[in-house]
Amino acid sequence: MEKTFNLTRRDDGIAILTMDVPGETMNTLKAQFGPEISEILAEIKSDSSIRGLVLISGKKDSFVAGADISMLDACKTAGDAKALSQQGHVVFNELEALTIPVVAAIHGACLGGGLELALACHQRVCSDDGKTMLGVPEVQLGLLPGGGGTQRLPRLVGITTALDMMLTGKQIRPKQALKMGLVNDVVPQTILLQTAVEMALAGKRAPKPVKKSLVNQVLEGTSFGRNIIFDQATKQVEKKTQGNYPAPAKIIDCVRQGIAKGMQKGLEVEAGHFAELVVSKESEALRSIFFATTEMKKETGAEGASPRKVKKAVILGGGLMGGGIASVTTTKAKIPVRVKDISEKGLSNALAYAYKLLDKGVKRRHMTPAARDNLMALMTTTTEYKGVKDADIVVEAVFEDLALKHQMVKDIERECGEHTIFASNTSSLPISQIAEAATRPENVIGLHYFSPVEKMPLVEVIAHAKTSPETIATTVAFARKQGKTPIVVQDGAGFYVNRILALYMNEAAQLLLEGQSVEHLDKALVKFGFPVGPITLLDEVGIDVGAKISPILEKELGERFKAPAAFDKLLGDDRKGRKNGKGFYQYGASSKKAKAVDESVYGVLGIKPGTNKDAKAVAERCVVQMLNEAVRCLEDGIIASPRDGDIGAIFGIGFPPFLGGPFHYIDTLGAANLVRILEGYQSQFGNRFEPCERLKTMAQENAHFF
Ligand SMILES: C[C@@H](O)CC(=O)SCCNC(=O)CCNC(=O)[C@H](O)C(C)(C)COP(=O)(O)OP(=O)(O)OC[C@H]1O[C@@H](n2cnc3c(N)ncnc32)[C@H](O)[C@@H]1OP(=O)(O)O
Repeated sequence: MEKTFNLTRRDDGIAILTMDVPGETMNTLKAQFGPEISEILAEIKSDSSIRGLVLISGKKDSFVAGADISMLDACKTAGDAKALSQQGHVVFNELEALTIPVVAAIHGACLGGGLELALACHQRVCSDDGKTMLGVPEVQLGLLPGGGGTQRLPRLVGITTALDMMLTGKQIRPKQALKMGLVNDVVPQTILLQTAVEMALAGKRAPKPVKKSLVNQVLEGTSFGRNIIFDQATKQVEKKTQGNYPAPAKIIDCVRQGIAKGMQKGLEVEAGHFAELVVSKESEALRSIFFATTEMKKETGAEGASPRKVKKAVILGGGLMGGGIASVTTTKAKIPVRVKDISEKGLSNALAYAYKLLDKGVKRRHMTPAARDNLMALMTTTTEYKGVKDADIVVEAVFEDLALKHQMVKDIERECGEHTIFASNTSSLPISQIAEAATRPENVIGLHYFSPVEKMPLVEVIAHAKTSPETIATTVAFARKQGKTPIVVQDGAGFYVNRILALYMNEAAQLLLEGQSVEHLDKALVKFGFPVGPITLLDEVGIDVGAKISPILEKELGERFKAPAAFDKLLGDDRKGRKNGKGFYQYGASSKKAKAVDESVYGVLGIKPGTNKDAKAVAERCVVQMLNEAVRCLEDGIIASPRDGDIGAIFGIGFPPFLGGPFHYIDTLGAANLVRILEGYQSQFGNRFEPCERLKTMAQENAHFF
């Protein structure tokens, strides 16, 4: 079998250990490496000519991306997973115990077990390259660092910093890593290996003491203080996870026990907790999302079609959405973009949007002012169709007015090239209707972003019957360059995300009219696992937007989409939500967060909050509406697969990731059980709960989606 590790000796006595997993784009840690590594360590220990060791990756732009997640998936029992963690502990402890200096030379992704491997080295130097990032993202997979990270990290960078890294899974840039003491030096990649060799020749160095504030020194330096840190961290994760994710509490416990009872005990606790998490349903769901998104990255979106390169984009409309789309096009995709708006105000909004995003990076020292200004220079503006001829794609983000969009289609066909794609950010108008104005309908497509554009990862790419495969592939590639996760959906009212969201929101509205309080409804769905409750979401999206979309959905998809009539009274009372500071919640002049519920809303709706129902029952009524409609979307061909449906719901609506998405969740519930629940509600509340045919068939066949 081809070797992963290659040991070469230099004349100066420094040995270079290169890791290069054969046939894989990324280095990952695999159980089968154990014997090979042990053999190499024995060879190093027995060769007195070796005065130092440098560990480096043979991959072009990555160090080690962590343990092989597929290997973790293969663990059938907690015992299997515990053995993996313990094997890692043995190898990393042996590496750390070498009497010669060991230096990790890091370029590119150094994540999870990869960082734990580097932490077992005596020193670390990384390149100053944008591709270099260090972190322990295990928590995002429902796991914890199982290769000694919960013990070595706090001892190197301090408890508070280590907990922040492990509980968020954040990626640390080289300069930050140097500042926090995670690495000993940051150098250009061209001298990375040379620097590591020099560090090895200089001998072992005790890690530089991490600069800590006086408060932090007191807190971390006393058991009383440390207990405050751990208790605070526990409260924060409980609030954030609502008890739905077991990993964060276990991470805190590993650190707490390791600091109190020593590293050996800490490693035992770590192996035990890691094992339990690997076989947990939450981690299985989160790992499935990783594999799904990784698999999607390889798809062009249109079988057999290759994307054309987008060298220039035009955005029509510099408002909230247009400004956001222009911003991610310059800041993420680094593609020149020309923003056209009918007013200078719209143009300055787009520029301000991008500048604010970039300036955040400057303030956080992720970016220099010069880099910010260079990216800003990619954005130009115009109030006329000037300088748009060479656009490869035009994204319109104007009012939901079909006549206006038709006019824009004609303008773009006149002013731009014959291959220029016309992508509409419409959230409700069928793309086929927009394309009616086109002489080249094959170039017309939907590209539906979610607000705020720079934060929401999902975009829906909506093909109508005549959209060409090349247009689809080019649009998908363009969205990916913007840092988005695109799903290709078929043309239809509400496409996928807004369609399944509408029924979920309507059910929340029904519950509100039945006397459930706004707070109770929102808390129930947050407890279930959504990032915000449905009423808060309605205020955020805009009550007027919801009112506009509902009739379109009802007209095309049927009675079940009929929104409760009482909600028209809200618009009659000029309640649009956050956008005009008046909705279900009160909004202070500048406060980002909504304040208390605006109790006067009950009077407007003509209701009085009664006794609140059980939170789980409230959540169930809303969620089963979303599940049923998601399956209908699959049945109608709006989404191509359950995988796309899961990704779309998680990345577009914040469907609880620990449930794996609507389709994974239906498998967990069981189709027959879901049909029973829906039929129960159908007998109580009417046909809007009628289970779709696909679900009924699956129930009869005891079928699963995955
Ligand atoms: C011991 C414990 O501490 C447990 C762990 O270490 S758990 C694993 C922790 N690590 C991670 O969570 C990192 C996961 N990977 C990523 O986030 C990304 O892959 C990346 C940021 C490292 C690189 O992103 P990108 O450049 O977009 O490349 P891809 O995501 O497309 O990945 C390229 C191929 O590498 C495969 N891959 C990446 N990481 C892993 C992994 N940890 N296990 C298994 N395979 C991994 C990925 O599947 C791609 O494979 P392909 O065959 O090329 O499609």
